[in-house]
Amino acid sequence: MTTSANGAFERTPLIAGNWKMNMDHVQAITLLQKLAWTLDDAKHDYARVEVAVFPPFTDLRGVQTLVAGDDLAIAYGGQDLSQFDSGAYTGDISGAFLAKLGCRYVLVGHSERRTVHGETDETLNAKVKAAYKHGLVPILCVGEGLEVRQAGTHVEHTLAQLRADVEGLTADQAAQLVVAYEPVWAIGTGEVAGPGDAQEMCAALRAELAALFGEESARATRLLYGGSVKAANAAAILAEQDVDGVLVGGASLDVAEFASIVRFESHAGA
Ligand SMILES: O=C[C@H](O)COP(=O)(O)O
Repeated sequence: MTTSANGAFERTPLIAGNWKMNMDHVQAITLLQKLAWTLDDAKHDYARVEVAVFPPFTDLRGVQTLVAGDDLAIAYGGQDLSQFDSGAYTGDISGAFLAKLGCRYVLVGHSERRTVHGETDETLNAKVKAAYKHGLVPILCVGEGLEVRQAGTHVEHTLAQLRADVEGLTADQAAQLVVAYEPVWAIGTGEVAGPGDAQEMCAALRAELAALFGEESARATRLLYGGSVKAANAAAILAEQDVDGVLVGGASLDVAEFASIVRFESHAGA
């Protein structure tokens, strides 16, 4: 992530907290209120570093009410969406419903959706398109498992996921897209890819996006790293040129820890 001479970032960093299947609708309100208070106390500038949370679906109505009622600058989104608009799809959630709840973002293709729910690249491509159709910005998650990493084919593997999942997008859509590189072996394990690993993959993803959609579009696309991000390692990862933010799982449930990640500039180089 680079800054210009006036100190502004080339791309606005995004610090995203994926709560996964944690926090019921009552706990969600407490967590979000504490986060907002903590960031307010620290005089956080949301225009400089964007903050988003991804609560379970059942929490979203409460989150919407709190954000609107207290005029919070924290964005929020769903952890998944259906590739369909409406109909006989028991258990699924339409992007239209998320948009109506004020969601700005939606996660697509998190590794837990790919592995636990067997979501294929074909389905994920349809979900990415459904997100745009309903005015949501998809945060497309890509990344390799341990065996692929050990075989040394992680870059090809991850770029193949990207190509399949963004097929058919316009250059404008690709410019708005957020891609999160999440090596599966680093998720919830305490194993964190080094800043160099995150940069290697994010640079490769940006080059691939440039080849697919043109340089101008690829310069605008925000690329995140996810996998065991904590306050202690966030600043070094975020200092990398092509890393524009982080997707945080476990540490996003701890207000002090997550707020400290959001405030990464205050302890950069520490
Ligand atoms: O969506 C978040 C990622 O799965 C990372 O989770 P983690 O920070 O608990 O490793």
